[in-house]
Amino acid sequence: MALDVYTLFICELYVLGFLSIIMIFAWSGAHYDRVLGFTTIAIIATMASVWLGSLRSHGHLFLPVAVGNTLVMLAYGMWLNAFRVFAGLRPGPGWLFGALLWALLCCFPSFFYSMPKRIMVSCLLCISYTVALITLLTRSRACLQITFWPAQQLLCLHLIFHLSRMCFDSGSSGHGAMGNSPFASYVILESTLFVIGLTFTILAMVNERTQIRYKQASLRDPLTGVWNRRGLFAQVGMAEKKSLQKQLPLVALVFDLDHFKNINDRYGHNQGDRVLLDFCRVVEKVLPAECTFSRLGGEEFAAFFVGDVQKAQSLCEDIRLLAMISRPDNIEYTVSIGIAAGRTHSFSTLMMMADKALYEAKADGRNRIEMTSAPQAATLDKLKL
Ligand SMILES: Nc1nc2c(ncn2[C@@H]2O[C@H](COP(=O)(O)OP(=O)(O)OP(=O)(O)O)[C@@H](O)[C@H]2O)c(=O)[nH]1
Repeated sequence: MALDVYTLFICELYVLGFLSIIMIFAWSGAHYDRVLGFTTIAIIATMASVWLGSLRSHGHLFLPVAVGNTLVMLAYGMWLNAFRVFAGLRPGPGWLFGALLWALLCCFPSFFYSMPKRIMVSCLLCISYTVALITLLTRSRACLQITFWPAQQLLCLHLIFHLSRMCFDSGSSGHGAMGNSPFASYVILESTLFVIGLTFTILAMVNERTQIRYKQASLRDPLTGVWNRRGLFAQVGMAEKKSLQKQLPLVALVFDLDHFKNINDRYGHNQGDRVLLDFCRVVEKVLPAECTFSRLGGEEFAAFFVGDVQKAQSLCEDIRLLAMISRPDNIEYTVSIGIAAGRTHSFSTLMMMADKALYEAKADGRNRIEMTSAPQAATLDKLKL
């Protein structure tokens, strides 16, 4: 298949111009997200380098070879920054390395006039940047469930292309587009496809990360940062399964701060919030990591774990005592706790049982722990059915 290099140049310029416009809108629409900002600069730099590259047909050498390729390396540097920021890192000095090295090497005539040397260095730099992008992508894998594989494959294909170019493109020097290199049309075609692929991959990565952030936020309580009711119920399925498999009881705990209205009335709403935060800190200090703890609403909290009832009682006693002595900003507060456990009961049933126990703790004077007994639990299950 014969591909006309100049037609490809025009196509690439058109595609890059179009992508630049899309990216400027996407960047401003995403509240000037830095990942999209760096990607936009990378595309504009690539577009400028393609335009300069096309000047070779008019006999220019300095602008396409020295400036054009320096811009290509700057574009790689911008993609590196985009991937670094996406991975939660600051943009490092690596983004300038390729551009500076290329500019420096162009000062030496033995390099500037040697096409094979230029191809070798350019391929090595492209490979190094691509390897760095793959490494950074792997670092971000936790927040990329869908886009990770396509992004990785795109970068690997780019890597393979430059490895093969390094092996097979001898770089016969001459005039005309890209020095009449036999690889010229493939280089332009691959770079066009790569830039399109990478741009849409980065847009998809940013979109996926935003969706995950929104999903996470919808499962968290905004004041305390612990799970909310939805977050609690979203995770209970696994615990129910584990309880059945290991034949261990599923334990539900319900906490309610005592006379919390009085605290608000006496110290103000802000100090009330301070107490809620303090209670979460106390609970998170005591409960083991396998325990899921959430704020149901107001001053009511719940937790569950798979384990034995004695352990639950001792943990709740620790929480009750620690809350009593915690005194954030000198405000005393206490907590009443209801516990329910069962191997065959659903979590919703256990929550009803724990709520009943909590009601008893409140009725018996507060600052207490109560458990619902097994016969009542069985009755509750029947009632629910
Ligand atoms: N500071 C603060 N107060 C809240 C928040 N959500 C609910 N509340 C208050 O929590 C109080 C709950 O009061 P009640 O339901 O009467 O319970 P209580 O005063 O703790 O009484 P008992 O539960 O019977 O011990 C109300 O005054 C609510 O306004 C919140 O996010 N921050």
